[in-house]
Amino acid sequence: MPTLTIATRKSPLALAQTNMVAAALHELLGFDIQLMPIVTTGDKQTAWSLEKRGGKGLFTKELEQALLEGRADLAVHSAKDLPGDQPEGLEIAGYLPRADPRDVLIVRDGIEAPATIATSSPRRRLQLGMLYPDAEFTEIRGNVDTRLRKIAHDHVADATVLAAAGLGRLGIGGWEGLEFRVLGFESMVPAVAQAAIAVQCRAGEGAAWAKCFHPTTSRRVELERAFQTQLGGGCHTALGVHVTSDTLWFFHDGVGLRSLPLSDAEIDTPHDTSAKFLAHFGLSN
Ligand SMILES: NCc1[nH]cc(CCC(=O)O)c1CC(=O)O
Repeated sequence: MPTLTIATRKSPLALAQTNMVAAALHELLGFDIQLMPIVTTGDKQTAWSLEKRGGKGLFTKELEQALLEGRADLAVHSAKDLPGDQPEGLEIAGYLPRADPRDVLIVRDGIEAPATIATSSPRRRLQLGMLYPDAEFTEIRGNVDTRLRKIAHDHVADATVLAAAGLGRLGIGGWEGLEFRVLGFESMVPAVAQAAIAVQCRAGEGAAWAKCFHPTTSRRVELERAFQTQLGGGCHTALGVHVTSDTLWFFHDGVGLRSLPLSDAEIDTPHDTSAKFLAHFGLSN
């Protein structure tokens, strides 16, 4: 039986996600799987704020290097952490079926409207600012457990925001002293590719893996990623894009929160569709 080497980050969430990919490939193809855990720049520099230091590739570069050098056969990423364009020589083989794409507002028990919300994401800050106009924003760092403890016990803020998918994959459905409020798309548009797990391979090898992955997730996420690529913003721009079977949910600083109907044909032509909608929003460069 051939052994497949999969590059992964080492965080508990990354390992949970990579194990899902490994289980799927083992089940479908019978491969033995070996994980290659890699510490990325983003993992080392926990003191950096991702938003301030720019660089979305912070969590992906070292894994991509392992693929390019032939040390790994596949790399698994949170699709949300991937930059818009794929690096030369690599492509996305596919995605696992997307989990719950919504964000969750996590509020200390007894608080109705949080006065302080800990999140450094401009996308989350701007949209929550419309929901809670009097709220002030602070930063929060550390893994998910640490963040929840900081809200429940240390009172660093009244609330924070985390992706439902990440919480779900860590098996966290609630927390003593905290209330979990799932935010609908009409009040919080998710990040591009939120809740999707991307499997990356060397360019030209993707077709061999295609049958293992989820075409519906690919179609929708590739349209979301087309908006990100065309806007070219990186993580400084407050951008939310989420595609469902028939609707585009869009949030952008200056445009606000919008939802528009989407046809199957539009979903299948991501480049043209994102160009058309960005022109409609007045965001064409
Ligand atoms: N921002 C970092 C990040 N990248 C991917 C996830 C996990 C969920 C997902 O796959 O979208 C998270 C945590 C979060 O935003 O709460």
